[in-house]
Amino acid sequence: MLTIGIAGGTGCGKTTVVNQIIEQLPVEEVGVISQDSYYKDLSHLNYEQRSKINFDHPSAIDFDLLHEHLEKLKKGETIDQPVYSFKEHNRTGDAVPTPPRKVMIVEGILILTNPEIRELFDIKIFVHADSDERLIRRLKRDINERGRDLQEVLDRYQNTLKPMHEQFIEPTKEYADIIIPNNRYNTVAIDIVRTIINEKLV
Ligand SMILES: Nc1ncnc2c1ncn2[C@@H]1O[C@H](COP(=O)(O)OP(=O)(O)O)[C@@H](O)[C@H]1O
Ligand SMILES: Nc1ccn([C@@H]2O[C@H](COP(=O)(O)O)[C@@H](O)[C@H]2O)c(=O)n1
Repeated sequence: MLTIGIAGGTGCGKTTVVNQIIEQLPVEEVGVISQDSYYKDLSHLNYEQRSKINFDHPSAIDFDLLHEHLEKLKKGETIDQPVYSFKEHNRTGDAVPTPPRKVMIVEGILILTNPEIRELFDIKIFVHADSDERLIRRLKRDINERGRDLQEVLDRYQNTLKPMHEQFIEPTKEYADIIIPNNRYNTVAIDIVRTIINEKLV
């Protein structure tokens, strides 16, 4: 199994890059795991308490479960990837059976911060977009798709997102084998990554 980690700050375009990479690859050969599925279960807290959690700090992620799942996939076992709700700030209780594939892509803001997880990646990619571009994209996405309002996104950006990005996420760029500039759609970079994957698939 070829395991690819794709990191980068919120709104840099990780999910979009993953979708572009897998678009022309055989469905049965490639699987995707999102770090968002591994936000810790917060069922013991009420909505008000959950909404105050710092979701940009590594401690928000259940890295033990993610590690266990990646090890299982490497052994050829199917895992149950938890489903996460950004509207509820919690896991839904559902899970998606995720079988092992020749290529597994793991994407998320914090996946390169954890040394044990980093070790499991054959290729580490960091997607870069400038912070103003990321904030604009995040505002649009969170309001349109994640049930947030302008004030919520801006407060979260100032209080947690920006400082956490500078402290934890941006420094992981140094672990990347490939950095994709993504202020604009970067089809050349996508083609290069796809070529690398195709070489491994034959
Ligand atoms: N290169 C790009 N140029 C303009 N908009 C983009 C680009 N890449 C992604 N987007 C848009 O920005 C938003 C955030 O992208 P997404 O892939 O969800 O980022 P991430 O997964 O890194 O948070 C989405 O609405 C997406 O359509
Ligand atoms: N309940 C939550 C959980 C996470 N977030 C934010 O999501 C961002 C990570 O996801 P991306 O798709 O943008 O990479 C992260 O910056 C968290 O602030 C949230 O808003 N609510």
